[in-house]
Amino acid sequence: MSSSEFSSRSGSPFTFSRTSSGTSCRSCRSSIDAAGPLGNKTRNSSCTSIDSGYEEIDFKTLSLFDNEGVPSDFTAETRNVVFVGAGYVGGPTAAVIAYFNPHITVTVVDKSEDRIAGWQSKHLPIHEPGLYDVVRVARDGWDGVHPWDSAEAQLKDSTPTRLPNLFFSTDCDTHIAAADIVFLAVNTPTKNAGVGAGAATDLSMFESAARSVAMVAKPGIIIVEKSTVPCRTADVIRDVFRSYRPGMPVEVLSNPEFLAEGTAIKDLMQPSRILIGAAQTPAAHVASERLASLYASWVPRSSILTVGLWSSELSKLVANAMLAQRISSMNTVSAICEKTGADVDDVAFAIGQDPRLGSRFLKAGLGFGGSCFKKDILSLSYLAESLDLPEVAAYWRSVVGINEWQCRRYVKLVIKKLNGSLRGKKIALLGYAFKKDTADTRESQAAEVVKHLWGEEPREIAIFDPQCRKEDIDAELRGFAQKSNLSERTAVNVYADAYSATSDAAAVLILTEWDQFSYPPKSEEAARASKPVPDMGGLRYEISESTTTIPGFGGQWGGEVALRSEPDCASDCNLCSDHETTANQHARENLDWERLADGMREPKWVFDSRGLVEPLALAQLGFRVDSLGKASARPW
Ligand SMILES: NC(=O)c1ccc[n+]([C@@H]2O[C@H](COP(=O)([O-])OP(=O)(O)OC[C@H]3O[C@@H](n4cnc5c(N)ncnc54)[C@H](O)[C@@H]3O)[C@@H](O)[C@H]2O)c1
Ligand SMILES: O=c1ccn([C@@H]2O[C@H](COP(=O)(O)OP(=O)(O)O[C@H]3O[C@H](CO)[C@@H](O)[C@H](O)[C@H]3O)[C@@H](O)[C@H]2O)c(=O)[nH]1
Repeated sequence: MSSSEFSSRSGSPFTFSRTSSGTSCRSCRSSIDAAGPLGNKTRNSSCTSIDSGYEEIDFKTLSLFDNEGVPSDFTAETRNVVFVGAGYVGGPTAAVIAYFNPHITVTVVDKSEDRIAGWQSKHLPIHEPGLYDVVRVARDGWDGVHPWDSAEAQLKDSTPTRLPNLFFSTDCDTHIAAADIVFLAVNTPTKNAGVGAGAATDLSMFESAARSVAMVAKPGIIIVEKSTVPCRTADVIRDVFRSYRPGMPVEVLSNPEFLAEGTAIKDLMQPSRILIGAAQTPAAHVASERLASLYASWVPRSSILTVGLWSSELSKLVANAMLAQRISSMNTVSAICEKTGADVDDVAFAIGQDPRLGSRFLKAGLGFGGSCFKKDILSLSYLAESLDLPEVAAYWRSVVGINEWQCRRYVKLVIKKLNGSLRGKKIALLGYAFKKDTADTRESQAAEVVKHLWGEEPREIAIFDPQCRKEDIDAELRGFAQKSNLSERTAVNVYADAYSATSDAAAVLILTEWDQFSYPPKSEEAARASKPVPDMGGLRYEISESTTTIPGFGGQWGGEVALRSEPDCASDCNLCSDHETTANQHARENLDWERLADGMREPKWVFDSRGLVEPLALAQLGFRVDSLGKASARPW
């Protein structure tokens, strides 16, 4: 008899055991087909459908196996884990899994040579607080210097060493062929052509990655959907395997990622939950447990939740849609506030005290940007449409509609206050990233603002962002200038500091919620509190330092260690030059609003779209201030 344990979504462990008469759940004594890991839902043992939201799904078609046995391939030990896609999700998630599972080899493969070269270097392609610390340990390894528990180490008479277990490569096939578990973490953007263009998810990269895996994977491979995908995408993977490797044992799990950019390491180290979606078969349960045990190295078992495959896929879309819906709701309230004299931050504070509502994701402003919210809501809405649920589709679409409306409303306010015309005027934008603490410009609301402003042909649009790379902003703006045939009469420039960007400007538009733009300035303490430092179990060190203290975790050795050397850069590496240092400095410095006022043109307009400045306080410095959701303020 073999058995395996799961945490259900209700938190209670389910133990399934195989007997000669079949498989049963010890908790409810019903057939495993009937119970599955679906919490405390009881099912009739003759039931063959699951809570998919689709009618008449034959339960037994949900796995490539019959329900009688678990192929021995699935009970193997996990030694090699591969992530396909070295992006914002694949890179950090792989690094944290490797960090906490030193006995497992974790390899991240990507077809982009630049991305992989970045991960193999000192200059990671992604900026996330704490990420380099984790990568240094897992990718480079360390040698023990001073044992944490000297008695134990002396007894063993050994100097512990941590060998590198995190690797990056463009040689996808070789690594996938050796993998026990493959995470698919490739991009799943919105389709931009054909059926469903502008709403449906473009699964072409996902499908192509699944095909590459199917071509070389070994029997018993566990495929994990890490990318955000529409409900029932696991069937796409199964079909690919059926076509390319008919009969080969494979199991597909859903394991959506909930990290947010800027707090990725904190979110990965202390996740609110790990969600695993699995089919209701013994093989899927074993695969699910193998995946859960990777996370169990640092995540409490009670936070590892198992639900049905389709529920898991759908939950990710719904989580993002609900978060975005809160933002859109508050943005509609901001418009009411402007007309009534109420203050949207006060309203958010007041309602957020109700534990049923909670205080997070109630910040009104320019609206949500980023590569996820819009595409995932559109995907959910498209799913509803394709299920012949037009009212549901329209409901979720309206969340995106309000987001776009808020952005247009903001730009209209700017134009109106500047006497209906921007011609001959310089407009300065503070912030371009889609949110603070990231250099990511994808789907930034700032880009939308630039597009609207450009149509008004101002003399110059001047941009300053403390972390976004000038090249990224330039490339993005060039792209849409060409597409939309925008006027060449407007110069669009990216500046390295806020004072040059705002010099001689008629108006300053605050577009990203960078702490350093606040007025009155945030105290260091408040700024620190708003930038959650990942709790890395005591592992904190400056990148320049080569020794650090490693906590013991999972019963392993902890103590003072010498990190092995970083990869060298070429002598002419431009990332080693001043650029990064300067950018980091800007990111830390509070803006000197008095200095900024000196350089601006009268009447010194400030349009705050992120609720960063106190209008009355800034007006005392001589600015005219208009903020979304707040009363305007003018100099005395
Ligand atoms: N960015 C986030 O904060 C976030 C958070 C949660 C979930 N997600 C989801 O995770 C997925 C990945 O998002 P991301 O932001 O990491 O994307 P990304 O664009 O940063 O990275 C995706 C990577 O996949 C690589 N890739 C694409 N096809 C490939 C193939 N066939 N073989 C090898 N490499 C391939 C690309 O070169 C790219 O480097 C998306 O579905 C997204 O919705 C993103
Ligand atoms: O109260 C708020 C909170 C956020 N935002 C804006 O919303 C956008 C998204 O912010 P955030 O959710 O913090 O960042 P993302 O990295 O996009 O993370 C979201 O999208 C990821 C990708 O799916 C999910 O994994 C995360 O859980 C989800 O928070 C940004 O433009 C923010 O400025 C607001 O306007 N008001």
